[in-house]
Amino acid sequence: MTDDKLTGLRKSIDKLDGEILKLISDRARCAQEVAQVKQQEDSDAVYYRPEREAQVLRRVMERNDGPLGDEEMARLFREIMSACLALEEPVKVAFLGPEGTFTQQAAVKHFGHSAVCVPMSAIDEVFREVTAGAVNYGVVPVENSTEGVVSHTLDSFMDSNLKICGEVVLRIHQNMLVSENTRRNHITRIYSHAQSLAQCRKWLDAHWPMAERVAVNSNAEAARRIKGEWNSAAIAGDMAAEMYGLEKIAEKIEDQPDNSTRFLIIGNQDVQISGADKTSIVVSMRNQPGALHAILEVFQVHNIDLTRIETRPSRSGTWNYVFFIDFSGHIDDPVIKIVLERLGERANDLNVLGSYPKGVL
Ligand SMILES: O=C(O)C(=O)C[C@]1(C(=O)O)C=C[C@@H](O)C=C1
Repeated sequence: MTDDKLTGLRKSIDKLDGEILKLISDRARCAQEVAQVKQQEDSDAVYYRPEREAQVLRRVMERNDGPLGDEEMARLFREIMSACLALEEPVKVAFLGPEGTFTQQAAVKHFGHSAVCVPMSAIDEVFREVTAGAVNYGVVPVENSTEGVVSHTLDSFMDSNLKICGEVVLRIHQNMLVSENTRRNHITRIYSHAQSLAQCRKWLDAHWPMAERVAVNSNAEAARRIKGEWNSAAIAGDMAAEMYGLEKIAEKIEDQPDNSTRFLIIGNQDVQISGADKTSIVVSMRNQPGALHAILEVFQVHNIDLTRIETRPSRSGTWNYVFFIDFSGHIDDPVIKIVLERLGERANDLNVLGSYPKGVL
């Protein structure tokens, strides 16, 4: 009886799979036609359209009635779109490597598995590769909910004409990893990226107070190193653990359970309005009392939601403050145009880094 029921259900699944297969193929053919239209309009056509992708994913989440969760369903569509885009033109993405870093995880989350991801050894290298046209886009970390801003990324924008085309937020879970060679009772050294060590500070104080904490270039580098050392462990994410075949002796060891990192997608593209957007700008002000107030006032008067403000020392001697500001809205929104005009009147220099869809997944 139950066997009959199971057979019947599997028949239904086979039939549905057939329909899904046909529909996905129809969709892929549509995307191929979209590519032809883009090509006819402009021989240098840009195939990847962040605003359209954000709209597709948001609509999927709005329309979804379960039983799969909204994010789960959006992730499936993320992969379908990634494959459709690869049919139009495979996207090449540089990320802060090596393989197995959270930045690679962010790149895959944003572009899907059909994108070609290329590891770079430093943030400025990611910027350089995109500027040189060797890749279409780059992915770099910009802020962590526990540790704050990645100042290297902000500084790189000061020397670059690249635009921000998107953002992606990743929940960061850290693990304590050992290799098959590690003598677990003799761990005297723990490798990780400085930010990850800081994110796990309390856990390390409680569990490994005597072990030396050694900061290296990336978590993946930490994972790679311990393969050859019997007395060391690493702190890194799941991707690095899998990539280097390491064992997790403790999971989710970050001090803040909602630890997350925000990454930026950088490219050469002006992104159109998606309906829920953010804009990032850099503003230089003279060192005088009230400089910050003069900026904030403009946002307050026009009722614009500021999502982040960071101060960095200016590189040139002319200005003392450089403010990196993120706010809700798109440069093509009439009110944002006015805000930018007003800010321009008060600032020494104002540079729009880009308007882009708010992270969906
Ligand atoms: O709508 C487009 O412009 C497409 O190219 C189609 C499509 C999709 O599969 O939906 C694919 C890639 C783009 O980044 C956005 C959307």
